[in-house]
Amino acid sequence: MQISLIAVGKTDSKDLMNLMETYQKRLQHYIKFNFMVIPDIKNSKNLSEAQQKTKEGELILSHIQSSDHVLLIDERGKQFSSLSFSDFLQKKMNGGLKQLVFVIGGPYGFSDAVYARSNGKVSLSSMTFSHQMVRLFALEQLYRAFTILRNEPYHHR
Ligand SMILES: C[S@@+](CC[C@H](N)C(=O)[O-])C[C@H]1O[C@@H](n2cnc3c(N)ncnc32)[C@H](O)[C@@H]1O
Repeated sequence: MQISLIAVGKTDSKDLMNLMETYQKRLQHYIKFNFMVIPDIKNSKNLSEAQQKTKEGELILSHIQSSDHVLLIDERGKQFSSLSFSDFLQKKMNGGLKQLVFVIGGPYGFSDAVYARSNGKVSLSSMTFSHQMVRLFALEQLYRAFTILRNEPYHHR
C-alpha cells in the first residue's frame, strides 16, 4: 500500500518544512509515502470562500484515482487513539488497498465535491488547527502508528 497526503497551499515556514521533512523521512522507512501540495489559488482575494474551496476541490480531486480510499483530515471526523489508528492502518494494508489518500483542506476547509468523493473523515482533535500545522501533526501520527505496529519504543503506552 502507498499512503499519500495531499495538502492545500505552500508553507513559507522553514521551521515547519524542516520538521515535516524529518517526519516524512522517518515515515518512508516503513511505507511508500508521497506528500503533495496543491498550489495556492491565484487571485484568491477576488474569490469568495466558497469559490476558493471549489477551485481547491477541483485540484484535489484531479489527483485522486478511482481506486483510492480517500480520508479527509477534518475536525468533524472520527477520533482515533494512536493505538486504534495504527490498527486501522494495519487493516487497510491487510485488505490489499493500493493507495490510501489523506487530504488536508485549505483555510476554509473542503468543498462539497471533496466531501462527496471521500470515504471518511479523521479528526485529530475537536479544536481547529491551522491548515499549515495540521500537515505536521498528521505526519507525526502516521509515523507514530508505524512505530506502534513495529513495537518500536517511540510511543509510550
Ligand atoms: C483552518 S482549518 C478549516 C476550518 C474550516 N472552518 C472547516 O470547517 O473545516 C483547515 C484544515 O485544517 C484541517 N484541520 C484543522 N483542524 C483540524 C483537526 N482538529 N482535525 C483534523 N483536521 C483539522 C482540516 O483539513 C481543515 O480543512
